[in-house]
Parts: sequence; structure tokens; C-alpha cells
Amino acid sequence: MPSSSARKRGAAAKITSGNVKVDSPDSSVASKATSKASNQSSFFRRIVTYLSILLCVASGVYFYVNTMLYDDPTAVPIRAESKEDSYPWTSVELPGRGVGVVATRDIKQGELLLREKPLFVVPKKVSASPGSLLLSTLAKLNRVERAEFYNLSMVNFPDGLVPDSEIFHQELALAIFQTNSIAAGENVGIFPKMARFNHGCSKAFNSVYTWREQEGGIVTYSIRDIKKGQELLTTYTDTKRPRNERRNYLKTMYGFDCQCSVCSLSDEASLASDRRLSEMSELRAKLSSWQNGELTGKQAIGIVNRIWHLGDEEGYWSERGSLAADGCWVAASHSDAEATKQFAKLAHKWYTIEVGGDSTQAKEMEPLISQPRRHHMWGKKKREFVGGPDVVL
Ligand SMILES: C[S@@+](CC[C@H](N)C(=O)[O-])C[C@H]1O[C@@H](n2cnc3c(N)ncnc32)[C@H](O)[C@@H]1O
Repeated sequence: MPSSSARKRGAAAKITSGNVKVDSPDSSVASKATSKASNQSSFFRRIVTYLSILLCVASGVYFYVNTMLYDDPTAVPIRAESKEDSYPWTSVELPGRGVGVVATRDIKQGELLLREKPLFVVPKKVSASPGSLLLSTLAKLNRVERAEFYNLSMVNFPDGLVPDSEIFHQELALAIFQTNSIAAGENVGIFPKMARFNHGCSKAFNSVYTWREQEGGIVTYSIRDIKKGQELLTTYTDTKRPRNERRNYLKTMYGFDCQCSVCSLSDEASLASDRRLSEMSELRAKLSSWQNGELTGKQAIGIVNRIWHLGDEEGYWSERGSLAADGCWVAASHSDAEATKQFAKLAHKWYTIEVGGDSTQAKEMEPLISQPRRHHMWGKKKREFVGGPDVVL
């Protein structure tokens, strides 16, 4: 066999050279010493050869295990997520909810909880098969990134697929993606840390993420104070819907029965909560009819204040920055300087809490607090005293 004869040829050359010395008739102490040294060196060479073979075998085994485990998307041997040391929370197993995120200290309203870039994004609408698009996208990631993806939880993985078939891998990727992806501007993406936040409805969620186009990532802020040990919850859907609708949606899309503090209210309290949430939604829709001239400025501001009041009663504090910014828009359009200033201040406060003081939304409000006429809608509608927000600033 060519490989073994090649190895023998190298060994024979060494033996030949040693035999010449030993068989020499002029053998002396020096030549004995040379012969001894030669024997020793041949012994050491053999040791080195054995060690090299051992090393080769060990690296082969290591490479095989590593390659097979990581290249098989269903086998994820490690938790590749990095430590969340710099954030005031940690991810832990929670009974009946998989992994969740829990505060490691008291967190104040408006604190930055997370800044994260996506593992990958894909367009919201794709013409090709979503499963194959996901597989080709995943193939471009490195092994650790792929492990991060396959380590996430999933629901709605169909039964009865042939293991290791193409369709099996596509459906697996799709199930993980649909369980964990979130909107990223025009796209939808995977953010492995954000993906560990569980869901809460209405006043039960305390953490809100926002996509920032210029940064190509999300930021997440606490919209209320959170006690050490409390779970950080975000929301997976528009929770201004009645409890039954919310629960059906969450069960179908995310495979769980929502037991959050709002879904667990008594029937009577839940009905009252549903009424408030529905009214908030309806009023939001009605507010947009101001643009077509169907409402006066004063009526539009009356709606903004009513939504605010309902939010107070319900404990629903999300979207308050944009609500106050709408008030600012109405007031500026009708040239009400004082109301524009007050709504700008309110919008700035709530944008800072929910999307960050360094957000474009908060920054846009800043100059209007002292110079209301700088609003781009200033004086675009009939002059009218519309009145400011009902809240104490
Ligand atoms: C984006 S993941 C959230 C993290 C997930 N718990 C985990 O283990 O990685 C969404 C999944 O978490 C679980 N989940 C989220 N919110 C929940 C809740 N309020 N109650 C029970 N399970 C919940 C559901 O299984 C859902 O499909």
C-alpha cells in the first residue's frame, strides 16, 4: 500500500544509517556513544511519532464533533448568548413560561433596558418560500450565531415531518422565526436578547422596544418602575383589544394561555378594562378625522385628553409620546402657541420615557417647548383656541 510503504521508507533510511555505524570494524567508545545516542534519538522519534498520531486523531475527533453538532441545526450543544452583565436584568427559567427576563435591581421608569442589533432581518413580505429564504439566510451566519438562533424557543412546529428532510429544516427555522421575530422597520428580524422577553397585556407590560433605522437596531425602555425580582414584560400585539380576542390571538400565534395580571382580572373588572381599551382605540381612530375637517381643533384636543384620562384609569401608559405629539400638531395647526408648548413638553417627557431622550421623536419636540411657531404645521388651519393637556406638567 503506497501510504504504509512511504512511511517504512523513511524509517528504513534511519535504520540503515545506524547499522553502518554499529557494523563498522573500527568500532570505538565514540562510535558506541554515537550508536547509543542514535538509539535514543530513534526512541524519541518513535515517541514523537506516536504523539503526533495521537494528536491527529484527537483533532479529527474534535473537528468531527464540532462540525456535526454545529452544522446540524437541530443539535445545539451550547448556550451561545453572551452575558447580560451591563443590563439591570437577567434571563432565567420561569415555571410555565420558558425563559423570561427578571430585574436584578429596582428599575426606574424610562431606564434603558437593552440596545441590540439583529442577528439577521428579512423582508416582511417575500415572494419565495419563507422557509428556504430562512435557511439560506441562516447559512450565511457563523456557527455561534446559528446556535443563538436554534437555541430560541418555538411553537407551532408541525408534527409528522421526516426528520432531517429539507421541509423539516425549513419548518423548524420557520417555527423559531415566527415565535421570536419582531418588526425592524420595513423588515422583520431576530434579536436574541429581546426574544427572551415574555408577554403581558395592557398595564401588565412594562418594557417597550423601538426600532431605530439610523442605528440599525432596537432600544428597549422601561415605561414604569419595576421592582427587583419582577419580570420584565413586553407586548406581542396591540393589547387594546378585548380579553377574548387577545387570548385567542396569543394562543394561536404563540401557543400560550395568557395569565397576565390583566387577563386574570375578575370578569367584571375585565369587562371594565376591555371597555376602556376599546374606547381608547375608537377614539384614536376618530382623532384622525380631524385632518379631514370633521372635528374642530377643540374637539380633537378633547379626544386627546379623554384618551389620556382612560389611559390613567386603565394604567395603560404606552404610546403617550405620540398621543401628546398629536395634541401638539393640532394646537400648532390652529396657531395656539401655549397649547403647542404644553403638548410639546408632555410629548418630550413621554417620548423620553418610552423611546429615549436621544430619539428623533424626543429631539423634534425640544425646540417647540420654547418656540411653538417652529412646528412645521404652524398656522395651517383656521386660528382657534384649542386648549392644552388636562395633566399637570
Ligand atoms: C419570544 S418567546 C419569549 C421567551 C420564551 N419564554 C423562551 O423561553 O425563550 C415567546 C414564547 O414565550 C412563551 N411566553 C411568552 N409570554 C408568555 C406568558 N405571558 N405566559 C406563558 N408563556 C409565555 C410562549 O411559549 C411564547 O411562544
